[in-house]
Amino acid sequence: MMYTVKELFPTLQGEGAHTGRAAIFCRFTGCNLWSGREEDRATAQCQFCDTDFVGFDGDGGGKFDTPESLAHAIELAWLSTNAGPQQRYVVFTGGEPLLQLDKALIDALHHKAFEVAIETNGTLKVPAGVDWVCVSPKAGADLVVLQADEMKLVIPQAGHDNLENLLGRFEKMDYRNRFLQPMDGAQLAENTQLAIQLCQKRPLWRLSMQTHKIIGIR
Ligand SMILES: C[S@@+](CC[C@H](N)C(=O)[O-])C[C@H]1O[C@@H](n2cnc3c(N)ncnc32)[C@H](O)[C@@H]1O
Ligand SMILES: Nc1nc2[nH]cc(C(=O)O)c2c(=O)[nH]1
Ligand code: SF4
Ligand SMILES: [Mg+2]
Repeated sequence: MMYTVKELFPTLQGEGAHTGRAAIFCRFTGCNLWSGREEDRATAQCQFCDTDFVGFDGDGGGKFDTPESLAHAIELAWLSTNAGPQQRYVVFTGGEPLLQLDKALIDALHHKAFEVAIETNGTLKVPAGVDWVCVSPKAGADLVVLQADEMKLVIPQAGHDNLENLLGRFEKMDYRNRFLQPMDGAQLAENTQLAIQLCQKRPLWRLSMQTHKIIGIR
């Protein structure tokens, strides 16, 4: 298996239950819900993406021939911050990481004592061994990841015409933590107010701000 990585960098997890935790982010190239090209955005299944996941030209990006070579690059990124040996943590994102993440890569990272997390749109099956799954459903895309450590729903999305009804359905499902994340863009302030209101009304949900954007880190 060849892995294509847009960028690979140390930062703090900015969103959800692990907000503030030191992590290596490995952003895979490519997504199944959008080509990543601006000219395709209006017709894509997912139209609000805030991320460039095209190519492999970002910091730390490239093509990796083997699971061991990518795991080694992730370990070097961890060591580059002078981080201690405890709590090694890698977050696979993208793009859609489940197009590329496989058991061999998970095993190679466990061998190096990393906990392995993913950020996924929930449309593809999760391989065994992932330690933390965050699923972020997209309106109109079939959700197949029906249980996870964390659900992080971006709101509001065109196509979710009865949002509270949807929240009610997700509340009955097997997600150990539930977050509402206001959609970034021109309406961020209004979207944040909506998320605050809904978290107050439905306390099974907590607010996830994209803290990395607020504090100016990646
Ligand atoms: C870029 S996606 C990559 C992982 C995966 N494809 C997914 O959608 O979960 C990472 C996270 O950013 C969220 N996200 C993307 N665009 C956003 C936006 N404009 N505002 C808020 N969150 C956004 C996604 O919902 C997801 O939780
Ligand atoms: N700091 C930081 N935290 C994040 N949490 C999820 C992200 C993502 O793009 O998947 C992300 C990201 O891009 N940066
Ligand atoms: S599914 Fe994730 S990576 Fe793909 S376009 Fe949507 S937010 Fe971006
Ligand atoms: Mg991001």
